[in-house]
Amino acid sequence: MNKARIGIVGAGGRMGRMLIEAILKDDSVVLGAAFDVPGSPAIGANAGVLVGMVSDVVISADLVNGMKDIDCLIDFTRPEGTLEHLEICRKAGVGMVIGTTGLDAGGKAAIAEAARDVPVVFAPNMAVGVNLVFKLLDTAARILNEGYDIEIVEAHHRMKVDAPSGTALRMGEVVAAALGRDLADCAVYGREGVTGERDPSTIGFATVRGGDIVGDHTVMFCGLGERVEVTHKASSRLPYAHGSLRAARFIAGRENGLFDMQDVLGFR
Ligand SMILES: NC(=O)C1=CN([C@@H]2O[C@H](COP(=O)(O)OP(=O)(O)OC[C@H]3O[C@@H](n4cnc5c(N)ncnc54)[C@H](OP(=O)(O)O)[C@@H]3O)[C@@H](O)[C@H]2O)C=CC1
Ligand SMILES: O=C(O)C1=N[C@H](C(=O)O)C[C@H](O)C1
Repeated sequence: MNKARIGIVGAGGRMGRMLIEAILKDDSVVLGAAFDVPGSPAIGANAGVLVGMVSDVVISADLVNGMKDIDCLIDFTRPEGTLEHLEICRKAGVGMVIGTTGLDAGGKAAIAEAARDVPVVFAPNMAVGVNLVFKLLDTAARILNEGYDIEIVEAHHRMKVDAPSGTALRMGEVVAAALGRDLADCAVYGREGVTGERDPSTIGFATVRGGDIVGDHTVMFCGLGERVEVTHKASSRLPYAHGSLRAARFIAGRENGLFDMQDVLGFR
């Protein structure tokens, strides 16, 4: 069987470089192409050299022309870039793994629409451990369904541009769904001043940004006399890259459809 040829967009970024390294070390897939935005210092560089390895792929800004070299595009960029790449992939019949966070409702709808034509895995966190935590949170919320205040705290590096993280928001969605609530109606994003007493129906979010923190998430279920905390801490971006490659292998051979990492990992 032919190995899946994977393209990386945002190749010069933190996740882009991690993905290139993971692909070059993985015998089951091939780096077919690598892309970045016009004007990026990564354009024209050898993708292997970028991560201290060997490759014959040169980073290009020409995504349209590069479609012929890949079976799947992995995208960890920015919402506006991801939506442009989505249209190019859709026209070329190429599947996508999308890790970009911060997409609004319109962007998410555009992804769902494109997934009618091509297979797409779209998930705010590709790490197996975080996806296990989503399952644990569903169980915790169903059991601690009364008398426990829910607060979600996330911490990331100083370069992160969106808040709360996509993962924290998904954690909120999982907990809210388990409790029969809609996150849009009960989320409180930060507090300041004379806030009044806590409304028990709310789910609170707090964001920390600093240094090189890769990604920490804690969901607290705070009762009277006890507190349960479910925490995930990432110390490397490798789990995100490995999860992305699992997702790329998952969509190989599929015609279309919208999936997330729960599907890829068989957790549904
Ligand atoms: N789902 C998951 O498991 C994970 C998701 N993420 C998400 O992935 C995204 C990227 O994270 P990270 O790698 O840390 O970010 P970086 O800023 O390090 O990398 C982003 C890359 O995308 C490029 N880029 C920026 N804007 C555009 C655009 N409009 N069109 C195309 N390319 C663009 C950047 O180019 P340039 O530098 O030249 O601007 C850069 O190469 C974020 O949304 C983050 O939250 C991150 C880790 C895990
Ligand atoms: O920007 C990051 O770094 C990360 N972003 C994702 C998110 O917003 O949830 C996933 C991970 O936490 C790292």
